[in-house]
Amino acid sequence: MSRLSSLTFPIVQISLDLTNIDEALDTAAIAVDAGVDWLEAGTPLLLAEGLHAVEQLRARFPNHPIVADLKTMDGGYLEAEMMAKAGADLVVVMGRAHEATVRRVVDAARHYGIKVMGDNMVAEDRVKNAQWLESLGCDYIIHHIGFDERGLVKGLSPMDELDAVVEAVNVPVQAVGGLTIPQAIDCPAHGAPLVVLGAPLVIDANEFKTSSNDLHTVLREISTEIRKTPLKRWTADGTRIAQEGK
Ligand SMILES: O=C([C@H](O)CO)[C@H](O)[C@H](O)COP(=O)(O)O
Repeated sequence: MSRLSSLTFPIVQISLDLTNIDEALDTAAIAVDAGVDWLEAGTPLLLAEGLHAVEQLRARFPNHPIVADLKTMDGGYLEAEMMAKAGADLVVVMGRAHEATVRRVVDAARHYGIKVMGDNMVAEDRVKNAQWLESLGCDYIIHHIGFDERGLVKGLSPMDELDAVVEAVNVPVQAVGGLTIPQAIDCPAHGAPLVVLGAPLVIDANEFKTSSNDLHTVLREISTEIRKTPLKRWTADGTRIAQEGK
């Protein structure tokens, strides 16, 4: 049975945007113990350690879904196939890629029984791009403001268009890029049931009212808050609540 066959929303994911596998495994162990649901092999980790990062995460955490944030732009079938064989449950394809690439990633995902996250980063119209990715078979949408884009244009946030993206598609959405901890906690209330925690953990964990500053406690407290947030548009078992007029 697939590790994704029984979802309980909201999902809490940690992005392991690290550059060595030992640190990633240690961080993942803390996260899993603190109750995090999904592990993300972040792009820097995949660049530094390659497929072995996914293989080692899979070996150490056999029951936890793994997202491979490969950001595929071309060669979609092979990239998704390699990640699936290494043990990933979800792969990421870019909404700026050619339609053929998105389709090939989806083909590989269907063949290997994994899921596809379509990422709308740097699309001219992120809402339309999310719809397009869904129409091509993506199972989830990542509504993403890129790291460099945020560095250049201060104040950009995925929260700005999150409601519009959630209303435009029928698949679950994840907001990514520069979220503060309170914004991450608020995602389920915007109808985005996949909540990813990354840089905010180190950037503003001190500002989050927690009983401790150690990663395990912070992760456990944030995960608890996320699960307490009233979920919009989705039921806990992963069923989309129909909207009027849709
Ligand atoms: O995908 C990411 C980015 O493109 C760099 O590889 C990051 O995981 C993502 O932007 C997360 O951002 P933070 O919210 O700053 O952790």
